[in-house]
Amino acid sequence: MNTNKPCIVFDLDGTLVDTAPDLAGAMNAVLRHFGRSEVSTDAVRRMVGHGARRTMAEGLRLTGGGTDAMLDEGQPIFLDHYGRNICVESRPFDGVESVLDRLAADAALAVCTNKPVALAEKLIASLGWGDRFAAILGGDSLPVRKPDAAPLYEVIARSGGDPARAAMIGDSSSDMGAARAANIPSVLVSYGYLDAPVADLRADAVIAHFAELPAALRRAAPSIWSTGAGPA
Ligand SMILES: O=C(O)COP(=O)(O)O
Ligand SMILES: [Mg+2]
Repeated sequence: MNTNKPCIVFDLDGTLVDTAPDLAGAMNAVLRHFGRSEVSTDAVRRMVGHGARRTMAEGLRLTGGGTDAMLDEGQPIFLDHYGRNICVESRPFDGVESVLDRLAADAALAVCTNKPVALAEKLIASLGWGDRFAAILGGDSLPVRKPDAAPLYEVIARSGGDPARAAMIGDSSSDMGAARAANIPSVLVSYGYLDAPVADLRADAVIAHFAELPAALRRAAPSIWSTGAGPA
């Protein structure tokens, strides 16, 4: 089924939602388990975007080093703590809800995150966003994750969309890499958990506030709108 609408695919952490405080809570539960010192939420902001295991690996590296065995031991602690505290301090970034409302009139909206899909769905439900997205794909939904193009193609297909009329909005190298691999226009949010200098991420447009997104989409992805005009 093709909806005949453009499909706008959003990354979750660092793009739609500031999840770093609750991710830091889970990270610090793991660090306490290993007798390490805790890390700050700001430090965790630089560790998100490539899945929980990579976040944990960075936290362990920063506090004395980690082995694969420690990651195996820490992973259930991280996921259990995070799952029970997923929306304690996590909040949508400024402007997100009103812009999603506006875009929903003209496009199918989807989420493609490297978070485990069950946790992504739980966070989205906790925010009261259960009806906003045509499809949600997580880092464990397919054998590969962003920056591979496959999850992007898959979430667009599940949304009833067409890759030729899609755009990717994200905050990290995994998002921009996936968009490039899929040959889909990209918008980078520079307020997110950037893991590289903005210029290195080679986005088609960069925005510093979510309210700039409709204009950025008109600029970066003019061909995905049937009228050619873009979203209001
Ligand atoms: O690293 C994660 O767990 C998820 O990050 P993402 O939502 O930015 O893909
Ligand atoms: Mg992100």
